[in-house]
Amino acid sequence: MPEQPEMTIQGWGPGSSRVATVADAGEGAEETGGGLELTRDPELPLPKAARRHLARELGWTPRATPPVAVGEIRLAPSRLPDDVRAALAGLLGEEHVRTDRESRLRRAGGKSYLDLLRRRGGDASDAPDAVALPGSTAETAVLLALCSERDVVVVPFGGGTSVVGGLAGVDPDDRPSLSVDLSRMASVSDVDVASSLVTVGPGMRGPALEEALAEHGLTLGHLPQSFEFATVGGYAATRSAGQASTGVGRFDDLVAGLTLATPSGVLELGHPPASAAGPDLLGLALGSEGALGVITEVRLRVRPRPRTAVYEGWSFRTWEDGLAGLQRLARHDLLPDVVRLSDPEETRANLLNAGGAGARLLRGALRARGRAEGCLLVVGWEGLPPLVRARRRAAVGVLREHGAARVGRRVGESWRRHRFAAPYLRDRLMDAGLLVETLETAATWSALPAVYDAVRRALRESLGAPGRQPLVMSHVSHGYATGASLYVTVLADRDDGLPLQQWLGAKRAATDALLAAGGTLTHHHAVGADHRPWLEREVGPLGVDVLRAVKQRLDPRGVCNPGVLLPD
Ligand SMILES: Cc1cc2nc3c(=O)[nH]c(=O)nc-3n(C[C@H](O)[C@H](O)[C@H](O)COP(=O)(O)OP(=O)(O)OC[C@H]3O[C@@H](n4cnc5c(N)ncnc54)[C@H](O)[C@@H]3O)c2cc1C
Repeated sequence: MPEQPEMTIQGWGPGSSRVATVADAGEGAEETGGGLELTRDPELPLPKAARRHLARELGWTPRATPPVAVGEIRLAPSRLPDDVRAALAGLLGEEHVRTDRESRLRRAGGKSYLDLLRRRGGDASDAPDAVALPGSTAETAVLLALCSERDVVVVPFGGGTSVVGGLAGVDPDDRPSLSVDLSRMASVSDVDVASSLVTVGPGMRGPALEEALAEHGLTLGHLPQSFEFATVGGYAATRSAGQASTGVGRFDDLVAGLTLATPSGVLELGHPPASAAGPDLLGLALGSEGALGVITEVRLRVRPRPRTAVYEGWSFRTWEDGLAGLQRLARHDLLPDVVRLSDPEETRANLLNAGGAGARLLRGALRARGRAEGCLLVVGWEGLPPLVRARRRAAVGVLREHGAARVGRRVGESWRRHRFAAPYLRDRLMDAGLLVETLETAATWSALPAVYDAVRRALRESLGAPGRQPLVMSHVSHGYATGASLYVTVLADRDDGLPLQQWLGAKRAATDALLAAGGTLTHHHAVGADHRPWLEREVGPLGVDVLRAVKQRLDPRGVCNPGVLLPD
């Protein structure tokens, strides 16, 4: 099994800051050659043009705001009772129960802007009291029963990439907390090529899984931006969506079954290929965020590795033209596997951040076509060559009808090569005194324009001040016949005095605004601790009661990740 390196404590990436590349399309993939670098090596500074653009747009003065040394991060002593520790060590083995500083710090919180601010500022008050590493479903079930009996909170830990406070371990009763790290359960246990099914441990990360599947000519094709670190169990627990989810489906669509260990016993859920035996209980575990128990095994639907991949860039004159074009593609089931339409702000920022001769050429080509201010669309098709050709031909006709101009393969290929690089860039921007965060929602095609306007207005009003404006950049991705998700990246001059409050206020305003305009609370980041005050707005009071009743049955003492999902 390939090595799965630990993540750095105060930012993104393993010890060394290399950018991930994935062996995506299979043999026969079209080679489109070098190309435009939309994101540079993480060690390099932002291109000057991008820095000037940000300083002008934001009223930001670049300044050094480095994190405190890891050794200075404050960590309270572990509160795990000695006898519980001994019982866990008896169950799992001494080496799989840890209370040392590094193990606890590495499982403190996730990777949201708020998480990073805390860790960079030396605060690890959300660190677990101990870390346990079970090796099987049976061990996990016994561990959960023990923790329930002894009132120890259990927070499942996959890759630690939650961006909604999913790992904060908040407990109204302030009981000791145990991070249950699934990294020992990280292998493929069964491959059924004939049925396109594989069974995988929850701690397996994307790169290791794709590598194992490639040996059988298979792929899962789930590629979130957190691909390098996020795990199969985390994907299932948060209902994640990958960059190609328009084509291959969201992670929920890829799960054929799973095992959920709870304090009350073990549930085996999902019956491929299909069953009509009452409501599908699998849906209760997907998106359960550790609040109902620990996912200890996942059965996934896989597919043959694509024989070809075509990625390219297009440019629309306006955002409205772009949305109309995508909507039309969606209605006729012609959406490519990857669809990403950037608004004018995101398009401009991407072009400025791109370095090298390729970027200059592209900027020139766009200007020549009167598209310097347009909206960039990246599209990608993968699969069997004749199908890719036919789907592309049909989609291209629609794009042209909506006034899109083709800007070529280099743009698409460059996006593909650098699509996992943005989190590294975020660390550098934070080092220079910036607020950098993202949020996401989904809306029907009819509601999308209003949601887009509402979120942008709310963020601008909340983060704007005399001489200071946030930069709000959006893109639409993950298309459906009924609508699409909207992903928003915000950059602003950080309020060094009250940085947490600055973002909390903006996030509150944006969430209220997007819900009022008809957006969903989240399209793929999940609820966590950050969104739970709004859950009732989406599922209603009776919906919350139903979830509470299920939790009460599976987790009667409320030890399973009590700080997420359900409102207080
Ligand atoms: C830079 C960056 C980019 C991202 N890009 C995307 C993206 O493109 N698409 C997307 O959907 N998300 C994205 N995310 C969010 C995050 O990666 C996803 O939510 C991911 O699914 C979390 O997986 P994980 O293994 O890291 O889970 P963790 O962060 O470890 O846990 C997430 C939640 O699930 C629970 N959990 C974890 N494992 C289990 C388990 N085995 N059983 C029960 N509960 C469990 C945890 O307790 C927690 O509440 C991104 C995050 C970052 C930081």
